[in-house]
Amino acid sequence: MAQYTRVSGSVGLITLQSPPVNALSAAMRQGIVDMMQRALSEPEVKSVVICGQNGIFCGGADIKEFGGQMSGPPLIPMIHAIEAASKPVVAAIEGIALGGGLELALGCHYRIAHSKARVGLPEVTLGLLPGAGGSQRLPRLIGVPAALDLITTGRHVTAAEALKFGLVDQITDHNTVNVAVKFAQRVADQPLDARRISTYPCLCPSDVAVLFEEVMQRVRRTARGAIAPIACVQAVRAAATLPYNQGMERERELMATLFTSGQARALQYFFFAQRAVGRWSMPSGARWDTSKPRPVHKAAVIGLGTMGRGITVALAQAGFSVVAVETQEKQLMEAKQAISGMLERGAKRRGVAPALDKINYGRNIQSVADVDLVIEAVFEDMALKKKVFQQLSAVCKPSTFLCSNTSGLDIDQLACQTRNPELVVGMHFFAPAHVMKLLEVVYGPKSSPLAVATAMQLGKKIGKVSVAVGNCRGFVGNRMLKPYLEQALFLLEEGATPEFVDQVLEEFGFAMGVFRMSDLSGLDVGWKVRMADGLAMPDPTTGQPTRLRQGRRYSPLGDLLCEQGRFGQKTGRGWYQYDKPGSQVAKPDPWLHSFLDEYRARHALVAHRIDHQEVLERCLYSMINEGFRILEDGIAAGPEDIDVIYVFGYSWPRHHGGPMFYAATVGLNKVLERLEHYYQAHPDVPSLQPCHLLRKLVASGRPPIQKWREVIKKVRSQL
Ligand SMILES: CC/C=C\CC(=O)SCCNC(=O)CCNC(=O)[C@H](O)C(C)(C)COP(=O)(O)OP(=O)(O)OC[C@H]1O[C@@H](n2cnc3c(N)ncnc32)[C@H](O)[C@@H]1OP(=O)(O)O
Repeated sequence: MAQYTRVSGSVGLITLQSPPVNALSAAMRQGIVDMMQRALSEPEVKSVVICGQNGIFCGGADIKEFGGQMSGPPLIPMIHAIEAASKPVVAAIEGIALGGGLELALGCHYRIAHSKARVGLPEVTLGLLPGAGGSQRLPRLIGVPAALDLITTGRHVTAAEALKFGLVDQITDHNTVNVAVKFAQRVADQPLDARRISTYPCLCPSDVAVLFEEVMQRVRRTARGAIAPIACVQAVRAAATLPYNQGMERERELMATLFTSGQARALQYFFFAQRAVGRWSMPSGARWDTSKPRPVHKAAVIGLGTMGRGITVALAQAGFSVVAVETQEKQLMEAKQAISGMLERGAKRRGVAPALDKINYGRNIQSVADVDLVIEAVFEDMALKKKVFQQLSAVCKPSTFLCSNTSGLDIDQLACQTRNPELVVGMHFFAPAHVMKLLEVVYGPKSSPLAVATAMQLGKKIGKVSVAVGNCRGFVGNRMLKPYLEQALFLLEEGATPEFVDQVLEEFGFAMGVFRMSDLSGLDVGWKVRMADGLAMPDPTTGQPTRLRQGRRYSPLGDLLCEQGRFGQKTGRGWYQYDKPGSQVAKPDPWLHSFLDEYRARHALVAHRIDHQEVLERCLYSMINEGFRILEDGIAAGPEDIDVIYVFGYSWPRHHGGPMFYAATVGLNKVLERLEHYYQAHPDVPSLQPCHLLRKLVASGRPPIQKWREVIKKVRSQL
């Protein structure tokens, strides 16, 4: 775990050895304690260097240990002992020094970093704070404002930025360990008192109280109910206002609350869930580790509307050559201008040259003949998409992967239009496509593991979190959104207002409630889909909107708004009113309230008092129930896939872990019982009927989420 060698005669070199990231597990901590004692006890050793093997200093505490009983030497006394050592200790930082890894380095007397290293205190992203002295040492070393920034955001900084802050003493392009060993020899006899960060005064700006107030307000606004960022501010405030020992005591108290919190459990689950989705599998048995992707050098995007533009930018920014096709001259010119603007703004932000020369624009589909992969992003219309796939199949080389950015249409029907249906997959991006992290890679019954592996790898290369999912209407994300939206409309019919429903969902942690989100996305999008499905039509006998479709309850409220030209923000009216079209400030609309009253009267609906609990349970549990159906159907391989899709694609609050993790937290028996209750009250709403897998999980004794896959396997094998 920690290896000790003596180098250059007088330097004790402690190497952290625990792949993949040299995390500070119990065994590692024990190793460091033992090796430090050895280095301090050897009279020939005058100074010590701590480094990590394989070019990685340390990824912090071992997150896997957090759920269980902690054993081994605790981190805080270990770091104190290093700081108190009578011989200089130098941290040689290569790769990363994160969380407890950076806190360990802060306990050392000097820090030398490789120029490509990154450092940070990302504990907040795991629902924690830097609880091994980091919240007290960092502000003492780099000042309160910079420490607040790093600790409340958890962002990683480059070695150059760390040097500017004074977080590291030196950076090097050479072998960091060699440089650190030479440095350690040079400082061997120097006094250490001025190198112990815990003894530094915490230098604060004169308006420190104002600063804390401002930061606290910002953090509360952006935390969406997460408690760790607030505790991080409180811990740094303790560093600024209390002596070190008292500050450490405050850090300990705050950490104790966070450590056992449900939010920390959710965020730590989510950390591993993000990694689990990379290990995809298909019902055929094809897997990430047995399916090799084919390299993509040149890609094409067909259709340069909002989605096509974003996808083009994402590809070009990642260094791919892109052929961008739009058949209409005017739209092509507009798209070209918009894409260039997006690339220029992005490049300015990142301090790089814009990738304008990566894109070739064209109006003719023939221009994609030599590309390795095409992403079709034309209007969401099956007939149009089929035509494009037929053309692509005729034009492209036989090995070209043909992908569709459809948000829910049948991938198989598109694959059937081509010569090589095994090379067809869905690549469902989320708007704005160059910003949003999520990509659903959709495999149809004919898609080959090669095509899935290639799309997954492409997603990774353009910085997306890619999740492989099966082919069904709406795939995972939009399929689960349907019952959620449906419940929100039913709640309006029964007496709620859009403001109340949104308020409840925003208090839960969504960035936007369902109605504000619909206004932003545009109500006409769903309306067109419902019309194509024959849903948004009046009853042929009465000419009135009908509230029942094929025996199921249906709310025509959204259709009625669209008939009035209320498409949301873009028309200045939707579920809310806006000062002008395009404005983003949603205001309650008295017209909408009267409209709802009249609607209820027309349909003899008696408004009843709907409380917070009912909104949350009906919207979230119906969505979760659909999630269980998706697992049962094999559309998602595991609950982690669904949770990652919801956090990255639908602004589900990460500190609740994702809808499936949330269900486990609430208790599957409670979710089942409440669904049964609501289904009894609304027997014409099938999405409220608890699904078989949920019942099975409850009957199996509610296993932890990590064990669900075993039950899912059994349920699927019985189908
Ligand atoms: C008293 C409490 C004191 C301190 C608190 C802490 O220190 S909390 C931990 C703080 N550290 C972090 O948050 C770092 C988390 N890790 C990362 O951000 C990335 O993993 C990292 C280190 C930047 C590497 O990224 P990369 O993309 O190269 O690899 P990947 O993320 O896929 O990770 C590789 C495998 O390592 C596992 N892993 C990473 N960090 C930890 C960790 N701290 N503890 C346990 N395991 C860790 C990760 O799960 C991957 O495993 P795999 O089985 O391959 O999925």
